[in-house]
Amino acid sequence: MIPNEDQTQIRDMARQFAEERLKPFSAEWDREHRFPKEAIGQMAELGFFGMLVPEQWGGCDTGYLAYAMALEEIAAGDGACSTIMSVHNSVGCVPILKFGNDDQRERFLKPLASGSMLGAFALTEPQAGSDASSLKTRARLEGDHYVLNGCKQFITSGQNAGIVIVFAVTDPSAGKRGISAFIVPTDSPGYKVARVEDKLGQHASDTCQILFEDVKVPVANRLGEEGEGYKIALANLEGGRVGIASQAVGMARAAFEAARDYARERDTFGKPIIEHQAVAFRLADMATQIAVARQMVHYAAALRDSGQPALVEASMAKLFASEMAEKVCSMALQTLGGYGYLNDFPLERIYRDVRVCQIYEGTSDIQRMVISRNL
Ligand SMILES: CC(C)(COP(=O)(O)OP(=O)(O)OC[C@H]1O[C@@H](n2cnc3c(N)ncnc32)[C@H](O)[C@@H]1OP(=O)(O)O)[C@@H](O)C(=O)NCCC(=O)NCCSC(=O)CCS(=O)O
Repeated sequence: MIPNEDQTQIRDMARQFAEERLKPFSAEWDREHRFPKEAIGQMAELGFFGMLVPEQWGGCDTGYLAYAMALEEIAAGDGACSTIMSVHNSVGCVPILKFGNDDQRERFLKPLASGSMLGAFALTEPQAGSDASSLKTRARLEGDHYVLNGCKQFITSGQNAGIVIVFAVTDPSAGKRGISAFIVPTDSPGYKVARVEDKLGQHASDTCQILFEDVKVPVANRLGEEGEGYKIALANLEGGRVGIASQAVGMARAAFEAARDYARERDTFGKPIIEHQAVAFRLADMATQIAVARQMVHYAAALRDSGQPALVEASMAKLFASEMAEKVCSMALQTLGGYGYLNDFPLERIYRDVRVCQIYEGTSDIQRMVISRNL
């Protein structure tokens, strides 16, 4: 895919922002497990939180390709910021845009698109991850509102979001068609962050276990019709997977660039290590793998922009990019030898941050399942 001038400009703006406002602070946020509030505010001002939302609803409507390109840059600056951005745009805003009504778009999408409020997506439960239709969270209709009870697991921004899109069972006898989606403000009584998970990487992005204890949700906050929830979840995960794949490419690129720059500086046996064929060839392989993954991501993004189905292409892009990224980060770390293992250099952090791309929004094996069903 060859990006046009507008898309290239957006990428360049994201690249400059990431170099200046993310990269220099990333190690500190990681060390202190600190949510990057200021950087998120700056990203909002630049329009990075409404990229898939039309101007009518407060967004800048750049389309998926520009979004994927910007997300790669943000991820190259800081993995955690790219996760917050990806979840917010792909599975926070888009479900309301596509399945919400104008009242919901006015009340929720506008603040989300401006970035004054973050969005989150709560499908996964402690006992329902890959097997996403086996949800236990219940939503009981009582007059003009539903009462939600249950537990959600691995929810990005669960502590910092203003609203969460929650999937819950409204009709236990109807299986997949008994699941409905709700927009739940996080200041609703009974919304509780039970745990902020301590994890391998992405320390600046909160990953939460959320409890819903008799949370009253007005019928006006139901997204789509009763029973449409599972379809809404899967349809939006398709776009989410383009976002995660873009992140993986961005983190792999950051690791590659750190390794390349080190290889130019570091001398062994009387010359820079980049002049040793073993290192040069390894860097060539890394650059090639990244370029292939990027093309897959851009193709899936362009399909979405043209309104065509991208189910398989999004799964292929996520599968390939996330597995490629771990390998590239490992090769990059190896290039620095012992220094790659120290936290004086960014490689060990990027290596930790990138691992989850093979897990969240559908594991690698879930992507293989989606692809193999469509062979
Ligand atoms: C493993 C699965 C792919 C299995 O899916 P199912 O077999 O249970 O689903 P289907 O019967 O195929 O589909 C159900 C229904 O939805 C429609 N559908 C499916 N995909 C799409 C799509 N891309 N666009 C539109 N519609 C779609 C399909 O046609 C069916 O409709 P009908 O019934 O025919 O009318 C699936 O379970 C799966 O993907 N599992 C992984 C779940 C996952 O990724 N979880 C992570 C969630 S992320 C989270 O919760 C928080 C983390 S974060 O902060 O990001």
